[in-house]
Amino acid sequence: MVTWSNFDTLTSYEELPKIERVKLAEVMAGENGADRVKKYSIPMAAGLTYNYAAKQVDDQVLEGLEKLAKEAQLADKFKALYNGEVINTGEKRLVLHHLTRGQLGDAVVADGVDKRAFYVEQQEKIAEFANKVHAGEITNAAGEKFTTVVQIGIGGSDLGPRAMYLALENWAKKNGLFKMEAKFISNVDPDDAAAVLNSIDVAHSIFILVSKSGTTLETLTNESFVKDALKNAGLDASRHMIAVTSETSPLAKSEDYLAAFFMDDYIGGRFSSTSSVGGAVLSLAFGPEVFAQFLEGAAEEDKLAANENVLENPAMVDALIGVYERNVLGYPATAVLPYSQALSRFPAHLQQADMESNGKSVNRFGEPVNYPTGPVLFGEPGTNGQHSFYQLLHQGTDIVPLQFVGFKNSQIGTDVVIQGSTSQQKLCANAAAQVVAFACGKEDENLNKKFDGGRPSSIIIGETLDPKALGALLSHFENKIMFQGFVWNVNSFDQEGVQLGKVLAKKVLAHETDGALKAYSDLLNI
Ligand SMILES: O=P(O)(O)OC[C@H]1O[C@H](O)[C@H](O)[C@@H](O)[C@@H]1O
Repeated sequence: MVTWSNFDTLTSYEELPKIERVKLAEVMAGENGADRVKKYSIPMAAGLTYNYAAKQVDDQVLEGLEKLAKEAQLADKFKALYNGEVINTGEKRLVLHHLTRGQLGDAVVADGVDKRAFYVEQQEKIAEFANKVHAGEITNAAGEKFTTVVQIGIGGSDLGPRAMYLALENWAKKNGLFKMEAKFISNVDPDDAAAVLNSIDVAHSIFILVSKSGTTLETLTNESFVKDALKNAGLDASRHMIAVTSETSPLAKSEDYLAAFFMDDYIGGRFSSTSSVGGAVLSLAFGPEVFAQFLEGAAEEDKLAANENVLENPAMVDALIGVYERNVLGYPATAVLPYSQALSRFPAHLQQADMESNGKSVNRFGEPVNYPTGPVLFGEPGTNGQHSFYQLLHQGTDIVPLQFVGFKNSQIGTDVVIQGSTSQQKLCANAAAQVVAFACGKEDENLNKKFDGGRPSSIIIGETLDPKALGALLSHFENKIMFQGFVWNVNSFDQEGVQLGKVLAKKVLAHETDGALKAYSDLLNI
């Protein structure tokens, strides 16, 4: 049995601030720094490595964090989660996204259904459908092949799948596995749908309507937008649209779609990339085998997250260090900095995954908590970010812990040697340089040119960003978020904070406003 207690009631939490703080600039200097780089490293799945040498930890801090992990029962709570306990207390739901990619524990039967079997069945149905589309067995009314797939969805029904698609697009092209171009419509801004529709040949496009609830205003609006465009082009919308939704949603029974694939309420939108939500678009774009490899990478990483030996569990160590930074060192934010252009939307996906999960002020029982929870998360790929916001990261008044990601090889492989190095080497050189620059800093008599250092970072390093590595990377961050939620004793799996704005927007549209809401409505000419 696990016990859910507030973080500040734990003895191990009380003890943490008493541990001497690690002076990063000192410990990372010279050969000691080199030793740390070797020592503070944990193997991940798919050839990835999590290195936390440049974090403000030493063996003493780690020991304190290990105690915290044990006292907060992180491994047992994960076990309870994957064995089907009602972990999402706010919505009284199980949390089963791990089951979309593997079975870590017991069979989970809910609503009379074996859930692993259900997810596998959906994946198989998608694979069959995608193969038929690729083979020209499912075509448009004129019997011509579909060449483009457009996903219509928002939040979790957009960010993860879009980030994953972009992450693998060039890899798939390079490896002869690119089947269909994918586009995404998410925003209710009419310019989003209009611009995407203007950029494609609708007659040869298949649209995936993705909404777990089947009630999201933006998505339903964009569905009508697209249906209108299909109609105007003289096409039968039902031959161009498929749906991904939950079986209980209003969309599930509709005749308007060529096919429908399902997820369920036990998979949060932001954790749905490995369900049919990501499965449909990724299988159509790259083929079902690529999607299966992506799932395999995530499943392997999930196994590592289930390891009870804290220091061998990369997601748990990452989570614990994040808690130490937030609650002991007092850092308010964290930045995700992938040195990989393919991961351009990965930080945006993690923004939702992390901030919607752990941006909470009440615990899992709805009582206020007295300690900071989830940090603000942002990020951009390097080296672009270096020429943008790194100034604040290096010399600003706040310390922002950083999460670098880098790969030894590029995806496409085309490169050029300029001044004795390839572009890929320049990219990686910058990643290494930044970790050390942030940690060690630089003395200068001119304070404007002085770098204090002491700015912590970790780095995940891989060979090449391929489907397995991507799955492992995704799982790592999902599990990190989950463990942090466990420590903070919040429910990471609901998102009540998004509701109020929706309710007020409805009032504005119904002209039921007064006061400030009316004034702003008038300003915006609604
Ligand atoms: O998939 P849907 O039900 O359309 O939901 C789409 C998104 O909208 C909601 O407002 C939530 O904030 C997100 O967690 C969710 O992913």
